[in-house]
Amino acid sequence: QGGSSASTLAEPDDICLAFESFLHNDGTLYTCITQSGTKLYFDETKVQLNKRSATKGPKFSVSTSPGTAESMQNSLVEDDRASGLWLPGKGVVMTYIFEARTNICKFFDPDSGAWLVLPLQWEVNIDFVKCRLQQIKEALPGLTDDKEITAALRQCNYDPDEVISIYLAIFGDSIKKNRWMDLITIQRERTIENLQQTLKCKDRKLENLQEENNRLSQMVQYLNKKLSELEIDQNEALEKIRALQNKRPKTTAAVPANATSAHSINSQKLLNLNKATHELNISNQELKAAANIKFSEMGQLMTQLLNSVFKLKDAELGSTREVEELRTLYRKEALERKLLYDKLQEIRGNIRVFCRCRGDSNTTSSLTFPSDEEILVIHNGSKKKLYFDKVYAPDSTQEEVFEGTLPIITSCVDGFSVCILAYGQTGSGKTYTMMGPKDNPGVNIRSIRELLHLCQKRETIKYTLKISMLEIYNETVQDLLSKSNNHHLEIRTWGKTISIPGLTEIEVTTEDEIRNVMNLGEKNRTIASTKMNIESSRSHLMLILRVDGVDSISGVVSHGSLTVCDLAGSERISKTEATGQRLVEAAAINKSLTSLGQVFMALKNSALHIPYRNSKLTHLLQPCLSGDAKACVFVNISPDGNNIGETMNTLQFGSSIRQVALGKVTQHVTTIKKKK
Ligand SMILES: Nc1ncnc2c1ncn2[C@@H]1O[C@H](COP(=O)(O)OP(=O)(O)OP(=O)(O)O)[C@@H](O)[C@H]1O
Repeated sequence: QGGSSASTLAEPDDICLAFESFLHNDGTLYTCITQSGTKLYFDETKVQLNKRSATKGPKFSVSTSPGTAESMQNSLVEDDRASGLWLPGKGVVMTYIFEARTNICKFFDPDSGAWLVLPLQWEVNIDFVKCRLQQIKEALPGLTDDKEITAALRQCNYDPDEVISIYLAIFGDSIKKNRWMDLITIQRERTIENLQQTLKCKDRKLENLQEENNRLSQMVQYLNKKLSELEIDQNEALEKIRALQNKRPKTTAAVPANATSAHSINSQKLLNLNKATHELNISNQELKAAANIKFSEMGQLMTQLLNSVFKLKDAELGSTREVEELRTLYRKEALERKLLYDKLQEIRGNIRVFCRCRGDSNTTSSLTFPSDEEILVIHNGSKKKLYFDKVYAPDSTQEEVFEGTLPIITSCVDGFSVCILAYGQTGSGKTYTMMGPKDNPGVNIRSIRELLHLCQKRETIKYTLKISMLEIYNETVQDLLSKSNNHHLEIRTWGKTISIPGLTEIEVTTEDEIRNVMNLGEKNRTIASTKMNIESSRSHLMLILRVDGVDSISGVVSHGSLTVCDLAGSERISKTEATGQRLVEAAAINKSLTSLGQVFMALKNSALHIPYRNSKLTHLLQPCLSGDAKACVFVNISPDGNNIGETMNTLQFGSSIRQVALGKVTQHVTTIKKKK
């Protein structure tokens, strides 16, 4: 172990040849054998190696097991073929120039525990190779590529002389100089480059100097010119002085009078000029001062204007806020008004019943009117007092009668379903109360007029009015405004909504338009009645006015309706002794009016089922006689004593429905998103 000292070789069975050898720098050729993983090198010239055994001789022992690199280095320390080399990822590794057929440089890889061929680019850094490289490069300065020389060294078994001789054979003697030539050339080129740089700097300096020179020349020229001008001036001045001196009297004689005068004139002119200049200066200063004042005034005005603009903006903001507040207040107030009115109506009842007694001067009445709300009937010797919301005695005017309906007209405009009914026997004055003569119109025209007035008064709300007219005869519904021959209509129910598909609706805006529509309806009713040989009182007449409003401020949309119904005469069939067609008509009227009474009774008793569908009349009146509505019922009576029985029935009917409550009223309003 260590150095080149020999040690005992292992038994022949453990030995195998590794086919490796190396030439020591002392000239000894060593051969490698491997024994139990240990490589042994021995001098072949001194030891005769038997194939079956190994004999003693100088040798190196290199362990292949990992972690023994240090001991290996110790063993190779005297051998210039051994060296250390840093490899990326491996650190410092041991290298050794092995000799096989040709010498080859390998490195010991501790990871694998094997000797591996060293790459060319690393090999150039090995001392053994480096010194040979140096030797070759000194001999042949034209060679510069270390790797190329190392490759050649490998080929020449690391013999530098052989490498040199091969290079000389190939490239000739020029290779000895090239390098120097190159260096000289490079140096010369560098010198030329430096000189060129210096030359450029000099050129630049020269240019600057030339520029400066030009500038100075121009200056000199200018100065010369000025100088010559000055010389001319000087000459001229000298000339003038001389001339003046010549002109001056030689003796100190008195100054001539005219000369003094000329001098004084010039002085005067000069004084005037000075004065004018001074005045001009003053006025100029004044102007400047005035302009400055104006400027500052303008500045102040601008500031004031800006302040005004800001104030206006603030005011605008304030007014916008105020408008918003007013809108809110308006909405609140409108809501409160409606709620209060609603409450008042609830207190009064949804149905208000008025009694109107027709005037008749020819008959002695058994009716007396103790107060505005009472009527006293003397019948068969007995007195009966009946109460109503309002009793209109025969002398009541159309105007007074209408006044009772005013509140529900307001409700209609507010978006409620309201109706006005006229109930009573034939000839009791229903049509007179509802329609009235042209010169003294009844409730319908007056209520429509009032309705239009209210719509106009509410400037913020845009109302749309649509009118339709129909009659119910023998339980059939007929459109009185239809242009077609088939006027018969069906009633459709959808939940609480009642509709009459095909019913003609005409949009109206003025009273005249409404009157025209009503006249058309009346005309159609007459034609139909004539065709069917009936009297007008044998059918129920309905005028329906739909009032839709959109509040442009609050965005509230209301859907109100006013139904004015002139009912057919309520006399008993037995009394009329009707037969045939009249009997059928009377039966239909009887049925519908009985149904009306049943509906009122059911409402009064708060029955679960209200028999609206028992007749076309009650079916159509359902929206006006349910919780969603307000109603006014006129019970019309005749003062004629002959009709006292019928009058009593009518009064009892009216009196009984007075206590009917339709339920909590519902306003048909929705809110739409207000457009900004
Ligand atoms: N308050 C009144 N003042 C003056 N005249 C009246 C009054 N009420 C009704 N009349 C007159 O009595 C007559 C019958 O009245 P109206 O036609 O209005 O009764 P009606 O109840 O509508 O009858 P029908 O049921 O047959 O239609 C008419 O000539 C009408 O002018």
